[in-house]
Order: sequence, then structure tokens, then C-alpha cells
Amino acid sequence: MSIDVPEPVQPPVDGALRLCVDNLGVLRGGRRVLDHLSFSLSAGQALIVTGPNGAGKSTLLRALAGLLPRAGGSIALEGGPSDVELPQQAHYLAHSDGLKAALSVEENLEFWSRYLAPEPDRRSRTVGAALGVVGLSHVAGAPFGVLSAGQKRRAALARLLVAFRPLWLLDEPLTALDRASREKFALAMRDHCALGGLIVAATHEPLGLNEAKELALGSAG
Ligand SMILES: Nc1ncnc2c1ncn2[C@@H]1O[C@H](COP(=O)(O)OP(=O)(O)OP(=O)(O)O)[C@@H](O)[C@H]1O
Repeated sequence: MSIDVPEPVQPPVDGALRLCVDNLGVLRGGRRVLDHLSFSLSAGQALIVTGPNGAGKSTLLRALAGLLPRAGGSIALEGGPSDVELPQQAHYLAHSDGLKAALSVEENLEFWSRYLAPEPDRRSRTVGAALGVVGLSHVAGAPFGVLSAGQKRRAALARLLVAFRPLWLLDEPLTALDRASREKFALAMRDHCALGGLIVAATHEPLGLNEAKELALGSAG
């Protein structure tokens, strides 16, 4: 039997970080999906992005991750290293999990750990510890492709933990998660904020972050 014990939370860092979005505009298929959108988020804060299907939640996350061009306005992560672009300071968790079916869960996470965090950082967790946090230690050696839908999502969430990046951009992170896994991930999100991290999460359901700010996007497309 294995017992999953989360690592203790370390003291807050990067307290001066601030995500500033000013008058952001983004086009999809020639249509302006986001227009004059402004908000800011400080270190330790989470922002829940809500709105009906087609309102632009994923569009906002993709723009923040640098995957969509801006049609106006600005996006900046202030207070961090000036020589590191915002996308390199962010984890973007999309609808897809971003892990290889043929590699084991452990191999997938070891790859992402080496790729995203070649330099040791005390805020990154080991692969074993990250698997413990999401409750997947017992399937560490199984090919990712054979996991259940909820286990796959949990493995994708573990990717956020093996390489510390201050800004988490999460698109429907709770998809397929059972109640116990949601509670574990809520704890991991709170730990991330306690470390001085920032979270922007698009979701249709409560994330278990009582202190989070909310951004309600308007009409559906
Ligand atoms: N590649 C694309 N080309 C054209 N239009 C697109 C493209 N991707 C998204 N859109 C449109 O942009 C709008 C916003 O889509 P987006 O995926 O951001 O919405 P959402 O709020 O995340 O919706 P959901 O709750 O369904 O996930 C929609 O009207 C969608 O049809």
C-alpha cells in the first residue's frame, strides 16, 4: 500500500510579481472575441474566468500563453526576470493533456521536468512527489495511454508541479476528476498561491479557491 503525503509548503517567493492585462483585444476567425479587456492579478492570487460556451475563456488563456496574437492592448508579467518572456514563466494546461501515450507516466513527467526545469529550483517537486500529490504513485510505471480519463488529467496536473513556473494558465483543469482528486488539486493550487504563484483558470465549476477573484466574460459566440 502506498500513502500519498504532500510535501510541506515552502515560504512565499516572487512577492512582487503582477500580471497586468490592459485593453486586450483578440480576434478569432476575423471576429473580435475579446475587446478592451483589462484586469490585474498579484502574486498569490487566483482568477477564475467564467462565461458561457464561446465567450472567449480559452481564447484569453491562449493569448496569455502567447499562442494567439493580440489585436490590441498589452499583456505583461511585471516584477519577474526581465530576460524571460511571459510564456516561459507560465504553464498552460489546455483541454488536451500534453503527455505521450506510449511513455510511462513517470517517463512523461521526467521528460517535462528535464525540459522545463533544467536548473534545480527548490519550488519544483520531484516526479515522485508530484505523483504523490495527484495520487498516481501506484500507476507511475504504466503507459500514459492506458490510464483512465481522470487519471490522465491528474498526470497532466502533475506536470505543473515538476517544474516551478509562477503563472498557471488552466483550461477546465477539473475535467474528469473525481471529488477526492478535485480536493487534492485545490490543495495544490492553494500551495502554488502560497509560494507566490498566480493562477488564471477557465472553468464552469467551482475550483475550491474561496479567495479567488472572478472575471465573467460576456456573451457567447
Ligand atoms: N480557430 C478558430 N477560428 C475561428 N473561430 C474560433 C476559433 N477558435 C475559437 N473560435 C471562436 O471564438 C469564440 C471563443 O471561443 P473559446 O474557445 O475561447 O470559447 P470558450 O469561452 O472557451 O468556450 P467553452 O466554454 O465552450 O470552452 C467562439 O465563438 C469560437 O467559435
